[in-house]
This record gives sequence, C-alpha cells and structure tokens, in this order.
Amino acid sequence: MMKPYIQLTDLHQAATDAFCDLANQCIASNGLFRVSLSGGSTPKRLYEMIAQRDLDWTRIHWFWGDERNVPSDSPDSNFKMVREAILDKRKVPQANIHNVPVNVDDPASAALAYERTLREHFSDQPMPAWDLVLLGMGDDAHTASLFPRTKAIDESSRWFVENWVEKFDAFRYTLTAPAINSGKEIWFLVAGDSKKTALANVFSENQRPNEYPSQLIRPTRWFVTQDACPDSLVR
Ligand SMILES: O=C1O[C@H](COP(=O)(O)O)[C@@H](O)[C@H](O)[C@H]1O
Repeated sequence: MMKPYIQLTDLHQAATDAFCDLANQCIASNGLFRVSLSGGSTPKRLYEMIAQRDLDWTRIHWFWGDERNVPSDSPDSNFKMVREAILDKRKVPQANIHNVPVNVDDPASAALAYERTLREHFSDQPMPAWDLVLLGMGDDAHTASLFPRTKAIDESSRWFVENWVEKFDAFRYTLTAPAINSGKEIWFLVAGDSKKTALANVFSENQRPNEYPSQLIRPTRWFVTQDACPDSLVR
C-alpha cells in the first residue's frame, strides 16, 4: 500500500529530503555516496532542489541508469538534464561524473565501455551495490530503458546494455534489472494520471514483466502522486 503525495511539489520536497538524509548518512559511514540517476521529466525538479542543498559534493559519485544515444547537448540527453540541474551549479569533481558514452555508431561497444566503467568502480563486487538507484516509470510501465517486449528485459549477467526500442526506431542504453536490484536503496518516482493504469498493472498479481518491465524491480520506496495512484493501492 502507498501513501501518495497530493501535489508534485510535496513529492519533490520529500524526495529531496530523503536523498540528502541518505547521502549524508552514507558519507558519514562510508565516505562515499554512489547514486544511479533516472531521466525523464519527473526528476528534473528534484535534481534542481538537491543542487540547492549543502552536501559534500566531493563525496558523491553520479551514474546514469539509462541514456539516449544522442549528443550530450541534445534536449533528449539525460546527462544534459543533470548537468544543467546539478553539475553546472555545484563544484562537482569531474572524476565523480560517470556519464554514458553517447552519440556513437556502435551502441554495443558504448554499452560495454560503460559496463567496464561500472565494473572498475565497483571493483570487488559481483553487482554494482549502489547506495541509491533512482527510477521513473513510463506510462507503458517501462523503467530505466527497459521497455516492454525488448531484449534487455531478459538480460541476467550484464550490468548495462544497449537496447533496441522499436517504437523509437533507436537504441537506448540501460541498466539491467539485476544491476538495478543490487542497489541498497531503490526509489521509484511516479507522477501524473497518465501513469495510473501502468501502476495498477505493475502491482497486479498477474506477473507479466515482458509487458510491464517495472515488475522486475524490487523497490525499497515509492514516491507517487495521488493522481498517479490507483485507488486499490492507497493506504
Ligand atoms: O524515457 C524515460 O522515461 C522514464 C519515465 O520518465 P518520465 O518523463 O515519465 O518521468 C524515465 O524514468 C527514464 O529514465 C527515461 O529515460
């Protein structure tokens, strides 16, 4: 069951507070906070609000859970959104910014290169144990760039892959479900009435991850607005 937020601004405020609390806790106990970011429209304001907080920016490492194969200054670039919202605004060391190589002719090699980056960073671990994975959900129940009926849904050994998405006639890059599920905290941010049916399907007892890829994920927390929340899930 869920306790939805009445307004999107409440969701953003709660997620900002939770993000900063977790970052401070992780930095205090391990000296590091490693976060995988989502793209899309929902988290933009969250990122802007995080940038206004006083955090130890030298201790936070930024990764991307999915990306589009476009130039990094394209309006569609997930990296661009985070750069403009946070990275350009605070003194973030370049070495802490782990963006996906993009706009290449060979997405398979680019995905492998990013997987190598992740494996180097999480060197002694069987999976990337993020402190936090932030996720959104599309109205087709995709998350990261795990879209319905695409190949990456079945990937079980790789951490990060290229994924052909027929409806865009394009490759996307995405973390795989096992890599997402290795996060210590996994938070979904879902807002807007266009998500209501998808959310109901994801929570249905009928497990069809090929149709509703968000069913593959084991989130630790949901941030959902009231208009996105089916009545059956409200506490
Ligand atoms: O394509 C994408 O969409 C999802 C959901 O985005 P939203 O605009 O509905 O918030 C997002 O989580 C993903 O990272 C993004 O690339």
